[in-house]
Amino acid sequence: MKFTKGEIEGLWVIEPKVFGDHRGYFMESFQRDRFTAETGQDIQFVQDNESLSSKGVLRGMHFQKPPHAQGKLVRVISGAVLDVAVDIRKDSPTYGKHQSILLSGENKTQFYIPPGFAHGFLTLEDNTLFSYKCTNFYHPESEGSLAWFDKDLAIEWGDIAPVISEKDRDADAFASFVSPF
Ligand SMILES: Cc1cn([C@H]2C[C@H](O)[C@@H](COP(=O)(O)OP(=O)(O)O[C@H]3O[C@H](C)C(=O)[C@H](O)[C@H]3O)O2)c(=O)[nH]c1=O
Repeated sequence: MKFTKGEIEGLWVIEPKVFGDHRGYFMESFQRDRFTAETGQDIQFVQDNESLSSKGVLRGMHFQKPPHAQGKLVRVISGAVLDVAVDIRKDSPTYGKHQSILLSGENKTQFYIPPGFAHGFLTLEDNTLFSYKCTNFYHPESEGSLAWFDKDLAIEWGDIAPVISEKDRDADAFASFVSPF
């Protein structure tokens, strides 16, 4: 399991060790002691989520406000996504900046996104199974979202007309956003 610091302070990219043999493969998808030792944080995950999406679905850019903010350890079990984390910590030197990363069933790469980031992804294949661990419970009243197409965030999704939820259609513009972090 290889841990690499992300492009923005607090983000981590994790590459699990995959044991392939004539039957298929085995890997430890999460190991608390390693995660704590490598990140230097004793992070407690309390909820696992899973979503299945066809190609061209965009879910994001979402976050929960403190005290219900969530850290997320995200991965793709099958299919592929362009995963994006936006720094919305108002005192951060990288406020408004983002990291994009390809996560897929093939590369098995994982992405840890701490509280203080808006998160979203665009699916690149049909039947993309997305799975993630959260450090806090779902609290819908605390949900916030930023517009995935916001010009100030300047996320390069490619030339897309994504399938999105009503909630994401009405997301906030970054220019008028007042960060709760
Ligand atoms: C997130 C969540 C949702 N729900 C229910 C609420 C709705 O009835 C239904 C679909 O929820 P939503 O449309 O918010 O799902 P996504 O658009 O995939 O939301 C997620 O998208 C991005 C990628 C994120 O990082 C967040 O984890 C989360 O906001 O599941 C629950 O019961 N528990 C939950 O934890």
